[in-house]
Amino acid sequence: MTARILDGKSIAMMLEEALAKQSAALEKRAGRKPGLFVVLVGDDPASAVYVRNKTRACARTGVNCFESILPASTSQDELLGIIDEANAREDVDGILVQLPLPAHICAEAVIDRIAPEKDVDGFHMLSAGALLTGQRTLGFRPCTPMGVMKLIEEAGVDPAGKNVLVIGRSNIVGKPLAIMLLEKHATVTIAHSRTTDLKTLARNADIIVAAAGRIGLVTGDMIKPGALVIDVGTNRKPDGKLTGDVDFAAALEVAATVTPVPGGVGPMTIAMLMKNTVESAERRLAQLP
Ligand SMILES: Nc1nc(=O)c2c([nH]1)NC[C@@H]1CN(c3ccc(C(=O)N[C@@H](CCC(=O)O)C(=O)O)cc3)C=[N+]21
Repeated sequence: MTARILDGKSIAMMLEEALAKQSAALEKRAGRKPGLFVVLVGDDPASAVYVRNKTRACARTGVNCFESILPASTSQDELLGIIDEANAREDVDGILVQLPLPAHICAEAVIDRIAPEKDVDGFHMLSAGALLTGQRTLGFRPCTPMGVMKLIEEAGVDPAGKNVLVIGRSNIVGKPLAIMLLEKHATVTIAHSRTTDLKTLARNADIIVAAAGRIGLVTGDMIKPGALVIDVGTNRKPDGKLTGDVDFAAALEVAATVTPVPGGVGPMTIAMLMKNTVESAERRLAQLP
């Protein structure tokens, strides 16, 4: 048996086509395009690649992209000042500060300085609280978990009553994803580095979401036959190639559906960032006097 490979790239491109129409219609009404302000501090090569991918996605969806590329020596106060300016700009609907930040900057302080109505990454405390309490009109949901939920839907799997194993407990992926799955009535287990028997938990799961950042974490013998396996891992191999947390070839033999890396969750994350940005522009336009 060989599993279906879920093509995140083409699903993301379809979403972006619809978003391009929505942002063009918005531009007609508002007299301006939706705007995304991207801040990159320092010269992490991986971050530079992601920022470039976001810039291209803005072009595809008719979103204005404003970039602020700052040296690694930028102080926290300088960065907070730049956030304040972006918060005040009428033409900026979304603000994204690329993570990780240099060690001398407190990421929480910077993220929580973003005006919650422009927090298209969904990392602000207010967005986290809105998600936890099931509030859909305040804040934004984080883009990677949104992309994972869309992939599960596209796989034709309803999470209700299913055993879902989320491996990883970050504020950006594992924790918010668990809340979204719970909202869809899944029975959710969150595994992490101190979990004692990952294999037993995994073999019991109808859906596995691997978001731990460890190459080869999910092996074929851990997968329940017929399961859906979503790979959130973005690990660099020594040869520079991107790879996930799942042994992809082995998963193809056991699972019903598997997402690839690259071409799975990554492009969906970017499409969801564009969705949040257009949504923010819609909300802000609706609130004009
Ligand atoms: N404030 C902030 N928001 C983020 O959303 C954020 C961040 N910081 N820091 C880093 C992570 C990582 N991330 C990815 C986005 C797209 C791909 C992506 O498009 N990947 C392509 C391939 C990219 C390549 O080839 O390198 C794929 O999987 O097909 C990957 C990873 C967003 N992040």
